[in-house]
Amino acid sequence: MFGGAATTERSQQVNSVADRPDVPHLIDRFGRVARDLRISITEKCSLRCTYCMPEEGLPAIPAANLLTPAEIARVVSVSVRLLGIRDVRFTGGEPLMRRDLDEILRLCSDAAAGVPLSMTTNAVGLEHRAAALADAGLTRVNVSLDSVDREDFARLTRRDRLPSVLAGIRAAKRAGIGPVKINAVLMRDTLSGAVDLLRWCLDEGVALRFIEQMPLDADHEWARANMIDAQTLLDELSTEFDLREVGRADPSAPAEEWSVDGTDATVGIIASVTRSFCGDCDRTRVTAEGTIRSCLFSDDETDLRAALRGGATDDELAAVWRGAMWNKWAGHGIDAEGFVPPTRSMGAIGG
Ligand SMILES: Nc1nc2c(ncn2[C@@H]2O[C@H](COP(=O)(O)OP(=O)(O)OP(=O)(O)O)[C@@H](O)[C@H]2O)c(=O)[nH]1
Ligand SMILES: C[S@@+](CC[C@H](N)C(=O)[O-])C[C@H]1O[C@@H](n2cnc3c(N)ncnc32)[C@H](O)[C@@H]1O
Ligand code: SF4
Ligand code: SF4
Repeated sequence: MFGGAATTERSQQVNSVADRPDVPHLIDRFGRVARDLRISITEKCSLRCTYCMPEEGLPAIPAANLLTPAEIARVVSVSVRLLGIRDVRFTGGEPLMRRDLDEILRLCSDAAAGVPLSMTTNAVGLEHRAAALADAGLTRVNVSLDSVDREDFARLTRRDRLPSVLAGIRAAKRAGIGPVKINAVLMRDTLSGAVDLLRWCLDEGVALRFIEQMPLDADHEWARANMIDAQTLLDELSTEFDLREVGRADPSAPAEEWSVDGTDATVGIIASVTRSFCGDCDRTRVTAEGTIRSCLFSDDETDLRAALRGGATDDELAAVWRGAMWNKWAGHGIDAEGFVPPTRSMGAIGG
């Protein structure tokens, strides 16, 4: 649903800002403050990961409905100057599918000087663009890499692009857009590759985080019984590595870290399902079409693009955003009886 009053099963509350304290930042009813902005810039992707996209890809968003580079920069500017956002991350779909990514970065760097601009990417083709993106203002990348076995990679992503991804990761390191973090979602049939993946990351000097699969796949095939949970993964890695729990970098960081073989190297686990971090969530999202989405799992979106294109002032945009975040849900509710996944899949929301 876009904008308007709504009652959600998860929050059991009617959207209203009547009881919101008059403070500038993005607070919600549960005392959380959003400091981390994630902006999706496209629904297009060069891969088709089975836990995310349908084989045919997502329905195309008409070009006129996508935020332009100037609109994205304005959104970033408002979020940083008026709402207290401290980190901006571009995601999608695959951000590299936007030919104007350099321009987006350049305009956002100007609009929010000093704020880190990062990107979550599959790194396909990044080898050819890393230097230019660094020059345009990209500070850091997180790369999705689920397996270093070429066959497993091709089956999982439905594309034989492992060499390009590995080249992209190395190019990002060379270009200084780091530290590079690797995100891996494991499935039952790729669990046995977890040790090789960690070894590869240790050899390359990149930080690996494993992610529990969430019910956000477009094909709606997620089943809790099939999910590789944090404990199963730890058991698998412990057959080869000595792991010691170190904890989280900060309370709102999604990854819990373990040191590997007594060294400074770590491996992280983002246990979104079995050890949810919703209570410390500091995220706010804007979709590629310019709607504010307070939570990954909430279909209750607020149309910022209409306000942007309708001549709203910066203060008015900020007020719309504050209202949307005040009504943020307590959490994903995956464990709640009668849980229903959101309408949009991960690639359509912006993961
Ligand atoms: N539950 C939940 N999981 C999320 C959310 N955002 C991202 N994730 C998961 O966390 C994984 C890693 O996200 P990234 O895009 O790398 O961002 P990050 O981990 O916050 O980034 P860093 O600042 O580098 O630690 C994603 O692949 C998602 O599976 C969120 O808002 N809620
Ligand atoms: C949707 S992708 C968008 C950015 C880019 N295409 C990429 O893959 O990094 C962002 C992140 O979401 C993760 N993701 C996608 N579907 C997921 C799911 N069902 N559960 C958990 N994480 C998921 C991916 O592994 C990736 O790290
Ligand atoms: S996880 Fe990223 S790379 Fe994989 S299909 Fe989704 S958007 Fe594309
Ligand atoms: S599921 Fe929603 S509340 Fe939980 S961490 Fe993600 S965005 Fe935040």
